[in-house]
Amino acid sequence: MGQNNKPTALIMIFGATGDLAKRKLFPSLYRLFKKDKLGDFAVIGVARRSLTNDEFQASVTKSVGSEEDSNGKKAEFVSKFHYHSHDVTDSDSYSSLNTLAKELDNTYHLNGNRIFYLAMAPEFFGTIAEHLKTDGLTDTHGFKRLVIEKPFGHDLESAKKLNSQIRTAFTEDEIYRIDHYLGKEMVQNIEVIRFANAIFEPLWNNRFISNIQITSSETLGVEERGRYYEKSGALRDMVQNHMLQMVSLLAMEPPISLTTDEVRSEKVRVFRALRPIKGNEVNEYFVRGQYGKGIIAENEVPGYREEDMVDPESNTETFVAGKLLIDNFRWAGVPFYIRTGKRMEVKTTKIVVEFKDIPMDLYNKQEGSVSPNLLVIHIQPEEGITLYLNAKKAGQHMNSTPVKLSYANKGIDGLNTPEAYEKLIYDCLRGDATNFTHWDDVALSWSFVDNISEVWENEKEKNFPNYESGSMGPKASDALLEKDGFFWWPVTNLDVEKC
Ligand SMILES: NC(=O)C1=CN([C@@H]2O[C@H](COP(=O)(O)OP(=O)(O)OC[C@H]3O[C@@H](n4cnc5c(N)ncnc54)[C@H](OP(=O)(O)O)[C@@H]3O)[C@@H](O)[C@H]2O)C=CC1
Ligand SMILES: O=C1O[C@H](COP(=O)(O)O)[C@@H](O)[C@H](O)[C@H]1O
Repeated sequence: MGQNNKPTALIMIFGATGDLAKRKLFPSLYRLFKKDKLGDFAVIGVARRSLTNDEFQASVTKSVGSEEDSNGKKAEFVSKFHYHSHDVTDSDSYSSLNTLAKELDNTYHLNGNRIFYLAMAPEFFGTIAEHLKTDGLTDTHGFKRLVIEKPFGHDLESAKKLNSQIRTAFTEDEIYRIDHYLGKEMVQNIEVIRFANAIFEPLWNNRFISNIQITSSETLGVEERGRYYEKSGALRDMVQNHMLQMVSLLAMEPPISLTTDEVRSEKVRVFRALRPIKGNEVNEYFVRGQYGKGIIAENEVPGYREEDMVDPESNTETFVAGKLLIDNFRWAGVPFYIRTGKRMEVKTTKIVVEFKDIPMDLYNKQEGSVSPNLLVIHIQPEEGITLYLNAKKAGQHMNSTPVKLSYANKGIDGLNTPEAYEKLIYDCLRGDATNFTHWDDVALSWSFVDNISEVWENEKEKNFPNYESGSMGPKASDALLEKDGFFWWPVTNLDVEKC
C-alpha cells in the first residue's frame, strides 16, 4: 500500500466548477490541510467554462468560506489551486493539461504523484480515463490513482463497459470507486462493534439474531436532480450501492487482518451469497413506492410527478423496501430488511439488529410480551449505539422492563466527526482503498439489482403515487415484514440523544 501520513500529490479535479467540488471536495481538502495532514500538493481544477486562476481561486475561497481560518491558512491553501479550461470530449486539451501538470509537479515537488478525481457526469468517465492514458497524463514516475464518483454504470452491462474503459488506463488497485457511506464514521464502526466485542461476535448469527433492519430515509425530495433520478430511481441511486454496502459490512465474516484485500474479499463473499431474486419473486421480496404531495416540517411539498424534469406519469420509484437473504451457514434463514426513500418523515440512517426471544419468558407473564434485545447502530444524523436490554421493573413484583445502554459518539475531542469525503480523500491520498468499492462488489450488486429493475421497468405501477410525503413509505412496506411476523422498529423513537 505504501501509505504515507502526509501524502504529496497533484490532484486534478474534473468538474471543478460543479456542486460536488464546491460543497464537498474543496472543504474536505481544506480541513485536511488545516489539520496538517497534507504534504506538498497542488490542485488543477478542470471544467469547460472560461475562468482565470484568480476567478477559480475566488470560487474555492467562497466554498471554504464557512470553515474556520487559522493563521492565514486559507490564503495559503487557495494559492495552490490552478484552473484549466477544458472540454473533456476535446482531445486537443489534454496535452496542455499534461504540460500544466508537469509544470506544477516541478514547482511543488510532487514526485510525479497524481490523483485524477472525476467529479462529473458519469457519461464522461470512460472518455476521460482513456484520454488520460493516450495523452500521457498517466505516464508518470509517481503513483497514479483514479477516483470515480457514482453512479458506476446504470446496470451490469454498462458498468462492465465502463470498467473495461477505465481499466485500459488504471489497474484495479489504482481505481478508487467512491461510496460516500463507506466514509461515514458509524458505517466504519460496524466492523469495530462486531469484531472488537466479545459479547457480540458469538451472537452474530442465525442462532441468536431474528432479523436485521436497515433504514435510510430522507426528507428531501428529488431537488434539481429530476433528469438523473428519472433514469435512476431509489433502487439504483441508493440500494445498489449504499444499502448493499451496509449489508455486506453487517454480514461479512471476520477478516483475518484489516488489510484492504482481506476486508474486501470478505465483503465480496457476502455479495456472492446474496440470494438472487427471480423475476416472478420480485414483488414478493421487494416493494416500490413513489411520493405524493404531503407535509414536511409543516410545509406543503409537491409529489414526485410534479417535480421539475419529472414525467407527470413517471413510473420511477422514490422508495424501496426489500427482504434480502444471505445463503451461508451464518445467515441462513435471517432476513435482512432494507428500506430507503425520499420525502419521508425523518432524515435518518439506522440499523436495528433484533435478537431472538429467550426460550422462556419468566418475567412478563402478567404484563404482555417480552421485549426483544435490540442493538441499534445510529449512522446519522446522530452517531452512536444503543443496546436495548430487559431489567427488573422497580417495585414489588418480578416484572421486567426494557432499558437502554447508550453511547453517543461525539467525535474526536467532542467535535463533529470528519465528513465522509474528508476521510475518503485522505485514504485515497495515502493509498488505502479499503473503504472504496471493489469491481467485484459493483458487478455482483448490479446483477442483484438488475433482476429487480428489469421487472419494475416493464410493469407500470398503477398505484403511484402510493405514499404521502412526510410518511414512512407505502403500506406494502409494513406488510413485507408483517407476513414474516416482524415489524419495522420505529426509527423516530430510537434516537440515541434521548437515551
Ligand atoms: N453533488 C453531489 O452531492 C453528488 C454528486 N455525485 C456525483 O458527482 C458527479 C458530479 O456531480 P455534480 O458536481 O453534482 O455535477 P454538476 O452538474 O454540478 O457539475 C458538473 C461539472 O462538470 C463540468 N462539465 C460538464 N461537462 C463538461 C465537459 N464536457 N468538459 C469538462 N467539464 C464539464 C461542469 O463545468 P462546466 O459546465 O464549466 O463545464 C461542472 O464543473 C456526478 O457523477 C454525480 O453523480 C455523487 C454524490 C453526490
Ligand atoms: O448517493 C446519494 O446519497 C444521498 C444521501 O446521502 P446522505 O449521506 O445524505 O444519506 C441521496 O440524497 C442521493 O440521492 C444519492 O445519490
